[in-house]
Amino acid sequence: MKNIVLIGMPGAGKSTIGVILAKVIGYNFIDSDLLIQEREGCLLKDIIERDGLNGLIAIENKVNSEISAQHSVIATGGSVIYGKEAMEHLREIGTVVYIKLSFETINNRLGNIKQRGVVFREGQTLLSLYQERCPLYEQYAHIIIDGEGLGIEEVMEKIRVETQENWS
Ligand SMILES: Nc1ncnc2c1ncn2[C@@H]1O[C@H](COP(=O)(O)OP(=O)(O)O)[C@@H](O)[C@H]1O
Ligand SMILES: O=C(O)C1=C[C@@H](OP(=O)(O)O)[C@@H](O)[C@H](O)C1
Ligand SMILES: [Mg+2]
Repeated sequence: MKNIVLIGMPGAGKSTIGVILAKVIGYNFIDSDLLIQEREGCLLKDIIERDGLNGLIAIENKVNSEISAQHSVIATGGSVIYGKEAMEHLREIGTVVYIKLSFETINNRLGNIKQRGVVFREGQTLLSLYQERCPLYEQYAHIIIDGEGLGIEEVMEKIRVETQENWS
């Protein structure tokens, strides 16, 4: 057990920080997005084209629900919080950490959103997506880390310290 599960908006740094954190604490690293791409044999954006947004959410829910891991940092995709089964499972197998950032920071970080295949509905803006998701990230998090104004190493260290305090 003792996994660390990172959640948050796209661009929050889940994948970047997750792999560094795993190295520092001697854990394995899993990126849910890569599991999905491997399982489906195509890119996330191609899954959206093929199956639509709800299709991607369903696949994401299933893949995350089936993760079996120990001593791993798991970087999820930003839309994982739409999958109830996935979130219940992830909360059972690990400590769920929400990397929280302001809308302004997320907006600045996200360059080409379409290339990443973010789960956007017709007419939705990044702001409305942010407002819709923040309560869900908060609802599912065991720990909320405020990453505002912090560099990659600083956020990583905050997660390391707070998860260890949580376990002791
Ligand atoms: N604390 C940070 N400060 C500045 N840039 C960051 C920070 N964390 C991540 N980034 C950058 O933001 C971008 C998105 O990071 P990524 O790990 O892909 O986010 P996510 O997996 O949450 O979508 C990358 O270019 C990454 O280098
Ligand atoms: O937030 C989203 O809608 C998504 C974020 C992506 O992952 P990152 O959060 O790692 O960018 C990926 O899971 C998928 O394309 C959908
Ligand atoms: Mg990522």
